[in-house]
Amino acid sequence: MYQQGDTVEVVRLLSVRKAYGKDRAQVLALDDVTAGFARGTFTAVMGPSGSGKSTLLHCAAGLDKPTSGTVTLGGTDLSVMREVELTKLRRDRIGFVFQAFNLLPALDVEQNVTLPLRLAGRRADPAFVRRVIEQVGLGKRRHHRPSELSGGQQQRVAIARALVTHPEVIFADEPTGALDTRSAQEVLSLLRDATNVSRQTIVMVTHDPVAASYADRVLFLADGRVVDELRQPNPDEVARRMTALVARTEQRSPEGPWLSELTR
Ligand SMILES: Nc1ncnc2c1ncn2[C@@H]1O[C@H](COP(=O)(O)OP(=O)(O)OP(=O)(O)O)[C@@H](O)[C@H]1O
Repeated sequence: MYQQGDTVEVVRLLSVRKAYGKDRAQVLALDDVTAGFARGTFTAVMGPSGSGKSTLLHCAAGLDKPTSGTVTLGGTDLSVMREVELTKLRRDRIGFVFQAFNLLPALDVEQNVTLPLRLAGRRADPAFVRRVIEQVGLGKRRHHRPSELSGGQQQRVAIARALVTHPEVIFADEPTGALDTRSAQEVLSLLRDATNVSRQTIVMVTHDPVAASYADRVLFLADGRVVDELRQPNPDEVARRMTALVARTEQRSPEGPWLSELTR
């Protein structure tokens, strides 16, 4: 693993490029991205629409392969791994919280939460599973199906499912996008606890400056590049930098003037 000062970088992207499509239709979603994510830290990734946030998350999590450059997780280079090995690594060491909660409708809360353990052939410790479900505030809903839960409750099931394998890294893509303020705060506090209490590493894509302020730092992307970084973020400063970034991107983008005309 990479040592930087006294921190250990659990995930590292080195000169990562990701191109979609071919020739004139080619889009460079990531353009020479180098970034490290240290153990026990919480990073928010922000940027205008289309700046490459989800692509960065997918490449970092081994869900998508970079066109060039390397991604290492715990010192292992993902590009040289076969698909079976990658699947096992994702199952054992990574937790995912995406906006479409991907809960199985026929399973109740407890069964959804323990699914990753069962898929990995690991026995679920009932006391631990109960504690995780209680931690996300669903102790009384253990035997409810997803359709019997609110959006916020479903998102909390997805978080419990990500926490139950005790992964080194949790990747979250807009985990609070569909939630009301109170549920969003609960979800963000759970993610914060995972870093503070269990030294897990969180990488979260968000559009929301308040959500980003729960992180230790914010990486700002524009046109597939990391263009800015803010440590100990507060919502006002995050919002200020985002506004400046969006204005800069719109000015350069051929669609920019069109959009401004339309919204004037
Ligand atoms: N599968 C794909 N095929 C072709 N182009 C893609 C694909 N996935 C993403 N892109 C393009 O890559 C660029 C980055 O997309 P990405 O989804 O990473 O951006 P984002 O910052 O997450 O955007 P948003 O905030 O709108 O979700 C965009 O221009 C997008 O159109």
